[in-house]
Formats: sequence, C-alpha cells, structure tokens
Amino acid sequence: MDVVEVTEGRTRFFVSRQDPHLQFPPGSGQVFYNSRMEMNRDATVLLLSVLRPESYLDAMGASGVRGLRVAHEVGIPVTINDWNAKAVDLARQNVEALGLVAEVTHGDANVLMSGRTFDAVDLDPFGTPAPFVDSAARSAGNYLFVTATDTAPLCGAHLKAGMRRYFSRPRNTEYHAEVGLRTLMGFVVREVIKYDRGVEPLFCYAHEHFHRLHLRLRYGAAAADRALARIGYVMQCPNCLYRSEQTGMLPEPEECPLCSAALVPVGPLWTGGINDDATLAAMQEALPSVTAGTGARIGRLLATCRQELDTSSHYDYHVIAKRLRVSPGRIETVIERLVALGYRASRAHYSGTALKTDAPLPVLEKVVSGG
Ligand SMILES: C[S@@+](CC[C@H](N)C(=O)[O-])C[C@H]1O[C@@H](n2cnc3c(N)ncnc32)[C@H](O)[C@@H]1O
Ligand SMILES: [Zn+2]
Repeated sequence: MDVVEVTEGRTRFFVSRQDPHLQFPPGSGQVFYNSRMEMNRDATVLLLSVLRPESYLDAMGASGVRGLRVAHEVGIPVTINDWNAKAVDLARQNVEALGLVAEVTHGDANVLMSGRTFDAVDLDPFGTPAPFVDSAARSAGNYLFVTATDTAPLCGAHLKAGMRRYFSRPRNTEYHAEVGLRTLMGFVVREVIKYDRGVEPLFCYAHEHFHRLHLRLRYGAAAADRALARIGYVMQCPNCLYRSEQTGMLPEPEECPLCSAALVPVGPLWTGGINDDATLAAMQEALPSVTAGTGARIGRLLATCRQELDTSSHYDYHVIAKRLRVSPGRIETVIERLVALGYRASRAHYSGTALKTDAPLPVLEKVVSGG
C-alpha cells in the first residue's frame, strides 16, 4: 500500500495516500483518512484527557488514527477495530511504529460490541451510525461517543432516509443543524434507555459536515426515565417564524399564538441541554496542556457552547431582518438589547446568525428592527 506519514496532535502515523484531485467523497485511498476530521479527533482527545476512562474502543478505526492518538496522547488502554483487512494491517503497523501496546482487532464492529464491554465506545462510521448504536449501547460502560456525517437525512433534506434511519420526522428549517444534532441524540437516547440506562450529554456539537455526540451513560431505570423525559418536539408554525418546544413521546396539537395555524411537530428529538458545563470548563482548563492543531478553533467552540442557551431551536436574525426589510446589524447588539429587556439570549455554536432566546417572537422582531 502507498502510504504517507502524517502528524496530528503529538502522534505521527501512516495513512494510505489519498487522491489529491478528489475533494469529495473524502477518503479516496485504500484505507480511509480524512484530514478535515482533525478537529473532531482533537476535541475527543482533549475530552478523554479529562475523563480518563478505563478502556476505549475505536470501533471503526481505518488507519487507527483515533485510537492511536488516544493511546499515545491520553495513555489509556485502547482497542482499534476494523473489518477491512488492509485497515487492520495499517493500524497494526502504526501501533508498532509508535511502540504502543494497543490491541488491534479484525471484525464486524457489531459482533465485537455484542461480545465485549469497553468503558468508552467510539463510533465513527461512513455516514450513519444508526446500525451500530444498539450494540454500542450494550458494550459501553460509562461513555458513548458518536459521529454522524449523514447530515442531509438528519436535517430533513433527505426526508425518507432520515425517517428510516432515525424513526423521526426532521424538517428542513433554518435551524436544521440543531434539528440534526437533536434528532441523532434523540435516536441514541431511545436505543440506550430500552436497556434501563440513562444518557447525559457531555459535549455535543454540529460542525460543517458532521454531528458529534459525547455522552455519559448511567445505570438504572430512574436514570433512563430522566432521559426519556427530555424526548420531545419542536413545534413549528408553517406560516410564520413562530416555534415552541414540547416534551413527551407524542406531540400534542397546538395552535400558533401569532397566526392560529396548526403547529407542525418536528421530531421526536432531544430537548434540553446538549452539554455539561463542568465538563466544558475542565476541557477549557486542559486545552493549553494538550497539543492540538485545531486548538484555537476548539477553544472558540467551547466558549460559544458554554454561553449557549438550551433551547432546541433558534431564530436566524438575518431571516427576521429580511422579512422586516431592515438591516440586521450586529448579533451582539441584538443580544444586549434582549438582555437589557430582561430576556435570556445567546449565540449558537454552529452559525454566526443563529440567535437563541426566551423572548417572544414579536419582542425579538421589535429588537431586530431597532425598536
Ligand atoms: C469513516 S472510516 C473511520 C475513520 C477513522 N475513525 C478516522 O478517524 O480516520 C469508517 C471505517 O469503518 C469501517 N467499517 C465499516 N463498517 C464496519 C463494520 N460493520 N465493522 C467494522 N468496521 C467497519 C470501514 O472499513 C472504515 O475503515
Ligand atoms: Zn404562525
């Protein structure tokens, strides 16, 4: 295999040479590697340096980069798995070159996870993680991490695929990144709670072409019931920009208070928090001592996530300004005005024009138009 050496964080490793002319899909070499996912990996290495689980499974390892970095930079026992023989050879070569004691296994991730437990399980598949979440829920001790790159089905742009994979009815709204992240989270929660286990989000975010969940799992039906209580819907008005949040397994019919149209349920999805503030604070503290090529970006992401409100939708204040035919101004000014009026308001981590607030839409419209 034609390989090239790459460095991420403090780890040097070999990857299969990728075709530089092929921008999409990424991973054109014999074994998958996508340099654009470095930030995703950096953030997980940072989080693991805080959590320090007893063992970590990189269930879909490819070159092994994720597991290699965790073993080398965090120093915890790691298992790297893939069902592709070439990937397993490359991962073994990388483990040896780094002088690590990491285990490399060759097989179907679902079979491995059905037979063994690991304190932390990480799913990083091509596209959807849906076929792997059930076995991961049985394999993971305290932590479950999930990447999804099938953003179009998750956000409602490919509706039927999203419904099949996640048994949810997403809609392609202006807050589609939020809907995608919460649809994925809602699905994972439903897969975990059936085993009388609870789920608590530690650090979950949407970024460019992927969604990433870092979750803590708890044992017991009471913990599972707490997670179940956060399943619900965004209720979107089909006529105007109004939307609200409902919790519950089934959506209750609701009228738009502004234009009386029947609100349309988006979900089921996860409502409530997507981050644990103490975990984010610990990550911020650890960041300077971790070597991360994307450290500055992660620092900005953590800061934005820490100030972000828990609401499961946002308003795009440019969309509001356009409808009102006014100039949108700066988002900081809009937030300051809302806070001065006694409302809560924040930015959202995945878009520069996303504004989260508990202010009613007419108040937000007044503030955006400078009133
Ligand atoms: C997106 S790549 C993983 C990328 C890698 N984690 C990284 O950070 O570069 C997905 C990998 O999953 C492997 N794979 C797909 N289905 C699998 C399965 N059912 N069991 C084990 N490996 C699988 C593929 O061979 C591929 O190497
Ligand atoms: Zn309405």
